[in-house]
Amino acid sequence: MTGSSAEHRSGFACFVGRPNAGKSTLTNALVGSKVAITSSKPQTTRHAIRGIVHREDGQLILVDTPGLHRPRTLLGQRLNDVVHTTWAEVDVIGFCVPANEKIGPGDRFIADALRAVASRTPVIGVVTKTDVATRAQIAKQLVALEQLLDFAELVPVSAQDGFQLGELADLLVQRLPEGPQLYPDGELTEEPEQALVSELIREAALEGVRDELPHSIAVTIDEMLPRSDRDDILDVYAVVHVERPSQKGIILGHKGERLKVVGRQARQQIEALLGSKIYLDLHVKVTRDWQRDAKQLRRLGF
Ligand SMILES: Nc1nc2c(ncn2[C@@H]2O[C@H](COP(=O)(O)OP(=O)(O)OP(=O)(O)O)[C@@H](O)[C@H]2O)c(=O)[nH]1
Repeated sequence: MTGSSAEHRSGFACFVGRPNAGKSTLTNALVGSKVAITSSKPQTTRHAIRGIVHREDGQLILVDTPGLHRPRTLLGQRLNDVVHTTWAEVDVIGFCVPANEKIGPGDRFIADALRAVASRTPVIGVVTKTDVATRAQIAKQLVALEQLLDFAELVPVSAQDGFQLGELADLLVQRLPEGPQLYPDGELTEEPEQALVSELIREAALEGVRDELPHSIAVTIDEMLPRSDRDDILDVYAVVHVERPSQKGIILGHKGERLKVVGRQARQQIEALLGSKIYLDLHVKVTRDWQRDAKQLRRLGF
């Protein structure tokens, strides 16, 4: 890569592989001590966040793909629904195969399923646990893995001794879209999905008016809860903060038409991300000078 040191990437990755392939250990090793954001409401999120890698050049959010840990759910009807959509929603997938075990039916099963998304979502072949294999074994495994799927990259690693973890992180980050940090640097949030939801709403609200309101809006989530009588619906109450009444008008649009579009777009994105139906209540509020007021900024999560 040349001449593009200023760009920042952010997005999602998941590791897949049969049980014991070393996915969790790899996640923890990549994330390091900054670890361990786990979703506090796993029942409402399809993507439980396992950890975030913060780097100068990017933010890599490692998510879980439920179902893959329990192979039974891989079988049958739900395969297409759950696994495929999850895989299609992340920016890059790491397919893990241990260096010291023969590739078997379990790996082939996952590879077959991955093939359906590999055209849209790049898959990186990861040979894990190189510390317990000989160089010859590792080489053989790389060759065997290459036969399984059209990988974007192949890389051998060891979570145990750190071999090539930096290279793997590089390869994953390179596959993320350009974008800002989605989570505060180093900070652990109790509600990572809320930070993400507010970012999606902010994106939708800025769509088409970015030139007029480049940094003038912030989004806070007042409440995000499963509806008491319908646990398949998540109620989200959010506020779009602007600095001046004129900006409120831009967000609202003529007779509030634009806000409706913003709400619809954001809702679709949130539904795709969290995998549950969303009711989104959006309000626009003039919070004067929120950019200059430190207390306000903290309250708004900056
Ligand atoms: N020697 C060695 N062992 C490893 C390495 N990575 C993982 N392991 C071991 O392999 C076993 C499985 O690792 P996990 O990270 O739990 O594997 P997983 O793919 O998350 O497993 P599931 O959660 O069952 O899908 C554990 O006993 C780890 O300690 C590695 O790089 N080297």
